[in-house]
Parts: sequence; structure tokens; C-alpha cells
Amino acid sequence: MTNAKTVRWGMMATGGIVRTMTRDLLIDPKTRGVDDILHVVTAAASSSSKQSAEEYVEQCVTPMQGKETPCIPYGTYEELVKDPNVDIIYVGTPHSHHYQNCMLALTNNKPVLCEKAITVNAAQARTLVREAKQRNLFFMEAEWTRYFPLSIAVRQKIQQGQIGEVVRVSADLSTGEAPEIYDTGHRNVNKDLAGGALLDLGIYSLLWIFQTVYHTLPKDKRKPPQVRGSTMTPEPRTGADESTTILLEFPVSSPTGRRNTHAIATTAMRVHFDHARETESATPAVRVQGDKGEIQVFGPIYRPSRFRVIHADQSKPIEVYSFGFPGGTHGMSWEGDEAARCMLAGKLESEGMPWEESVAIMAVTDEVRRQCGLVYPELIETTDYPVDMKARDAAVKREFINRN
Ligand SMILES: NC(=O)C1=CN([C@@H]2O[C@H](COP(=O)(O)OP(=O)(O)OC[C@H]3O[C@@H](n4cnc5c(N)ncnc54)[C@H](OP(=O)(O)O)[C@@H]3O)[C@@H](O)[C@H]2O)C=CC1
Ligand SMILES: O=C1OC[C@@H](O)[C@H](O)[C@H]1O
Repeated sequence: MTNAKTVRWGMMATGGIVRTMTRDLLIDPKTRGVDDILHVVTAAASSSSKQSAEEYVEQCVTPMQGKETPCIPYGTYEELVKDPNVDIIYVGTPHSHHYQNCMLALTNNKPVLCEKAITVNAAQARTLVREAKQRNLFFMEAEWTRYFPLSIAVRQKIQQGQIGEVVRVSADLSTGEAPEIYDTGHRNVNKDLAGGALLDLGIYSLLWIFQTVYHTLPKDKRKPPQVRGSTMTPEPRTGADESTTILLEFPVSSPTGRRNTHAIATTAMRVHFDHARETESATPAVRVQGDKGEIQVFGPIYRPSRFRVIHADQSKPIEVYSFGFPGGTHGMSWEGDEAARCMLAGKLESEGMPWEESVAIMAVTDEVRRQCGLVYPELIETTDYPVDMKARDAAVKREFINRN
């Protein structure tokens, strides 16, 4: 006998992250101590073909969910958002498409969990928020790392004052995957898909800076940062950024509270992860430095499993905290649980990733791009809706073929 409420997901796209998310949603929630929610995937759509959706269902859904809970495959996203047996849509397309895809779901009255980066720019993020609010629909950016027990523990330590006043934060996500390993059409380097380090990887450096500096303050004290400087290196073939460095200043939060906080966000495709990250000599990828000590998080910062607290008072021992991934989850189950719970409770947004914070982060990436002159095609920057993305993609593919 269970009191768990079932949430029926509709998956928009059938690519890499949708497959990972599917597995994480369908892992028995009890393995991570969750007994109030049960996830099922009742529909999925591929913009490529219905056959592609069928293959995804056969490979990813049926083996975990069984045939008794069917998952309907569709050959268009338009059909998916009209399915009455879907409670919430997970958008797993490239960032270039998030705005159009989320609008499609919201305007068909479906709540949405959308992959990072939420959109290409702040204006698009604001428009989606307005649409969700007007329609009374739940909408959330899938910044999965925020929902890790590790992230929650780090935020609590800061809020409890364990490192004192936060003075400075640095955060790096660099993968060592040189851009040349991708062909020029790949979403990681293709500007037509808003590719490049900033929106794909740099978003995690900003996630850590925002969740430790901004999000740890009471809501009425959160103030967006100034981008004090930024620099980028273009990928030689496509002009997408392959590395970006950002200097931020968060303002004074109150006369008696924090002073201004400095932050440095870095990301580079050519720079490697710390290969020694599991060892004693590891270099932290995030350092949250306060006047009473510091918290160091070891990478990769999208899926960290270890952090330590070093106190300024050397008589206090270094505290090391390690976290696992129960039930074999990749780590996306927690954000799935959060989205489901919020939606069932009738909430429109998640406390963990409030709308205004998604918009504030996109405002930072807008300013960084402005300073560095990184422009994406108007068709993916626009807030017009609908734009015929299929026709656009066909044109892009044709151009890609002509260029090569
Ligand atoms: N949270 C995380 O850990 C991760 C998040 N991501 C995010 O997820 C999103 C998708 O990434 P990922 O799954 O790796 O990408 P993939 O290329 O593997 O999949 C993207 C899917 O989007 C659909 N799509 C629709 N239009 C296009 C188009 N014009 N070009 C390419 N694909 C299109 C396709 O599915 P179909 O043909 O079935 O419609 C495609 O398979 C990105 O926004 C990325 O930032 C990615 C990796 C990890
Ligand atoms: O979100 C992500 O996290 C892991 C990276 O490898 C991937 O490119 C990115 O999209």
C-alpha cells in the first residue's frame, strides 16, 4: 500500500539528456528515500521522426517501466503537448530551442521543466515566466545540481555562518574536451544552437556563484551582480566561445550585512578537469571564501560528490563531506522530485531555482556576450513566437552542407 502520487512526464526530444533523465525518473524513488512521488513517462516526441520516438520508448522507457504503463511515441512536439495523459513536459532540446519549445508547451497549458540554459537571453526567460504566470503553470529551469543533497548542505553551512561573511567565490567548469573533437554542427560549438562554453558549461560556474552568494541571502536582500569584466576566446571554426572568464561584483546586501562580494566564473573547453580530484591533493573547482573559513567543492561541479570546510581557526579540524548517488541515479532524480512536488502542490516555481534567479543569470550572460561581442542568429535570440524552427533548422543544415 502506497500513498505516492504519480506524475506523468512527457519527454520533448530523444537525445542524450532525455535518456539520462528518463532513467533517473524511473529509478525506484524509495532507493533515495522518497515515498511521496512516483514518476512515469507516458509520452515522448522526436522532432526527427516518429520512429526515433519509438526507438527511444523501446530502449529507455519500456525496459524500466514495463508494458503495463504505456508510453506513447509521437513524431512531432505539437502532438506531445496536446496529450491529456501528460502532466508535465521535460524539454531536452539544445538551448537555442528552449524558448520556442517551452512556449509551445505553456501555450498548450502544460507545466514545464526545461534544461539549462533556460533560454538564449534574459528577454526570452522573462517572456516564458510571464506566460507561465498568466496561465498559472509550473515552470522551472533544470539546474539539477542545486537539488543535490551536497548543494543543500553547502548552502546551509553558509547560512549558518560557518565560514562567516562570504567575501569571494571562484567557480570553474572546464572539461578538457577541445572543440575540435566536435564537428561544426554539434550543439557544443554551433552558434546556430547557441553552442559554446558560456551557456553549456559556464552556466554551472554561475550556478555555484549564485547559489552560494545570492541564494543564501533572504529573498528581499538578493541583488543581481554587476559584470565588472569578461573575456572570451572564439572557437576557430565557428566563432562560438571556447573559453570565457567573468568577473562579478554582488552589491552590499544591507548596511549591517555583507559587504560587496567578488566572484570569478571560468570555463574553458581546452582546460582539463583536475584528474587528481578524488585524491588528497585535489584542487577545488569551487571556493567559497568567507572571513571565518572556506568551503571547497571538488569537481566536476555539475555532479560533485565531495566538499570540505576549512576553518580560519586552525584549532578546528578540516571537515570533509562525501555524498553518493543512491539507487544508481545520475543525480537528476532530485530535480524531478522537486518539480513533481511543486506542481502537485500547485506552486508555479521552485524555491531552489526561482524565476527571478533564472532571469538574473541570463542577464549576466547577456552582459558578458555584449562585452565580448558574441552574437547568436536573430532567429534564436527573438522573443517572437512561433518561429518555424523546422524551416530554420533545414536552412541551417543546408548552409552547413554548403560550407563543407
Ligand atoms: N543537465 C545536464 O547534465 C545536461 C544538460 N544538457 C542540456 O540538455 C540540452 C540537450 O543536450 P543533449 O541532450 O546533450 O543534446 P543532444 O544533441 O544529445 O539531444 C538534443 C535533442 O534535441 C532535439 N532537437 C530538436 N531540434 C534540434 C536541432 N535543431 N538540433 C539538434 N537537436 C535538436 C533532438 O531530438 P529529437 O530529434 O528527438 O527531437 C536531439 O536529439 C542542452 O540544452 C544542454 O545544455 C545536456 C547535457 C547534460
Ligand atoms: O550540462 C552539461 O553537463 C555536462 C557536460 O558534459 C554537458 O556538455 C553539459 O551540457
